[in-house]
Amino acid sequence: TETDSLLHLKKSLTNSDRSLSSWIPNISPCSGTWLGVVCFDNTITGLHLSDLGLSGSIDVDALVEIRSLRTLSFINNSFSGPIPNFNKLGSIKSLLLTQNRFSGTIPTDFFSTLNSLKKLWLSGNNFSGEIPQSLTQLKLLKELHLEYNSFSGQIPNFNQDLKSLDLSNNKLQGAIPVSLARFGPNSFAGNEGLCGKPLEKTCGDDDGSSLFSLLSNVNEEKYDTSWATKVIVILVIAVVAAMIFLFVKRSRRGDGELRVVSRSRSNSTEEVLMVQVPSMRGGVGDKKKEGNKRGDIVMVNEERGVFGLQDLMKASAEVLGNGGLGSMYKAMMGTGLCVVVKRMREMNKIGKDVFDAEMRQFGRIRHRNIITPLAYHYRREEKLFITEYMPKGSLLYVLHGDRGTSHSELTWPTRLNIVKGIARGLKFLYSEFSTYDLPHGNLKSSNVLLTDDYEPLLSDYAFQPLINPKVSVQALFAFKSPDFVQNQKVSQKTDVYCLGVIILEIITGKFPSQYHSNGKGGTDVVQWAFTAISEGTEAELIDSELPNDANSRKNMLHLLHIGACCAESNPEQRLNMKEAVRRIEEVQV
Ligand SMILES: Nc1ncnc2c1ncn2[C@@H]1O[C@H](COP(=O)(O)OP(=O)(O)OP(=O)(O)O)[C@@H](O)[C@H]1O
Repeated sequence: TETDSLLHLKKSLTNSDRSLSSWIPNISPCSGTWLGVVCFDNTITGLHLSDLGLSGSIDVDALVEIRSLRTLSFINNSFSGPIPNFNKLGSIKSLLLTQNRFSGTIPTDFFSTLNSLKKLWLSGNNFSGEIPQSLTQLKLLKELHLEYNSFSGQIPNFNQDLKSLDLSNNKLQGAIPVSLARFGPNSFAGNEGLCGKPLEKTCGDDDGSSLFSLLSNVNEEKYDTSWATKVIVILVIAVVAAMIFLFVKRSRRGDGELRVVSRSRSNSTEEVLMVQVPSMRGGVGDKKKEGNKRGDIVMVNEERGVFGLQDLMKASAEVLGNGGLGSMYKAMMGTGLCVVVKRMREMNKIGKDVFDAEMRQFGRIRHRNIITPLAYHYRREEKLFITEYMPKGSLLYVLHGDRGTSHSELTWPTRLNIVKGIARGLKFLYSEFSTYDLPHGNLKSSNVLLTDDYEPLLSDYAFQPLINPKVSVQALFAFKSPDFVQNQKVSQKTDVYCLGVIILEIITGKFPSQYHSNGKGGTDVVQWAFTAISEGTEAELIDSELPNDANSRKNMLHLLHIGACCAESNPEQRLNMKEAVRRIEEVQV
């Protein structure tokens, strides 16, 4: 029973006999006499065990049995050691551990099971290591308080609608993600290595925010994560020492190659790890020697100028996001050219020749609605993909972001033009990559960039053959379609489904739940459209920010119907791309 569970919990705590003397068998925990037990309708919904001098190892398994538990507070007690396995409490909404002595790193996927979490307070402990990436996946998270700990590394990109954020007084470094600049400076104060808005300190070359140091930091963490890795490093240290010797000899000969040697962050041992960052050989001066390769950068499109790896690594950079395919960095080079660098995850099975051929094909694309990459960098363990930076950002950001000027500029004619541009871009991809199952494969609003005059540019297209299949399934939006979820198949019609979702997103102004892996959060725009169409109420779906005149409304409904025909869950009943594009072109303003 729940009484037993609470008594088990009490047993696991030290000092509980004094503090929790009111917790006794034979009296119901919801009788009102049990200290700190909060009930609603005779079921336990919260445990507020603050300021009780408790310590010990919290019996989380006992708490798992209390299925209605939503709030757990152990504020201002004396708990220590690593974070208990609270991630077994899948329904918890508030987890408040402020002012204890918890310590150690929190595994990066720790929070991935806590999809209901709204409030997380870990302040005033001694947690260290990176802020767990899984926090960025919690769609309902509203309050995040991590102040007064020893969290280090970069701040991940929190895209959810956080209401309150405090990361002050940690050891965080690098550029503050643009999406968090709306929080005041107090949220970030006391982290010497942080720069960028809203702090006064701008990100420059030497403050840890160059692309070079951002990439090195990630590498350092990668090599620093597991004990097993450290053992392997120690075992190969003799070999590495020999290599370092050779390397130093070469460097002295003046070939300009540069590597970072960094110290691991483990408490006791201080192994020296080789952190491989891209070679910076081959800057501006190497043009003749390297042809268009400029060191390790291969230019595939020189329309915006030519740059080398050195120019890129010295650029001041900030993190833009961390999508399924890899991390995204904005980098401003000394020449004034601003680019986006995508550090591709898990492409390792691709040989250089195949990768090169594909990139060169991308580089030859010239279409008003397709972004053409500028360059790439290829090594077995590192692939960078470089495109021009588009200041307006993605359709996702403009539609659902800060709802500022850009959003109000999304008038009906602009939205229709965006849909038509997307359709034209797709038509082009279907001829350019006509043999591919998925000529795009990852069509969603974050992969539609907007030019200054709102012309859409498709990005992240035709990647499927380049990435390893396991990652494709997790990362490409096409694999979240009913085609794959129900029948484990994708085809050219799968891109049509993705087009349908984006049309419905543009017309309704709602964030599609389809974009979330667990379907939670956002609006199921497909189901909503089908239900409304069957009930004849589809006019109610149209974004309230769009105009109300009868003629425009008629045309909006026309487009909404096309979106629904594209989003049919059965590919047999779905439009094919040619027909979808033809019908979209017919829609009038
Ligand atoms: N060329 C660019 N110019 C400006 N902003 C960009 C550019 N490319 C991407 N972005 C911005 O960076 C954000 C993160 O991009 P990223 O591709 O990592 O996210 P994603 O689309 O969610 O992930 P993925 O494509 O890996 O599935 C995008 O939402 C977009 O706002």
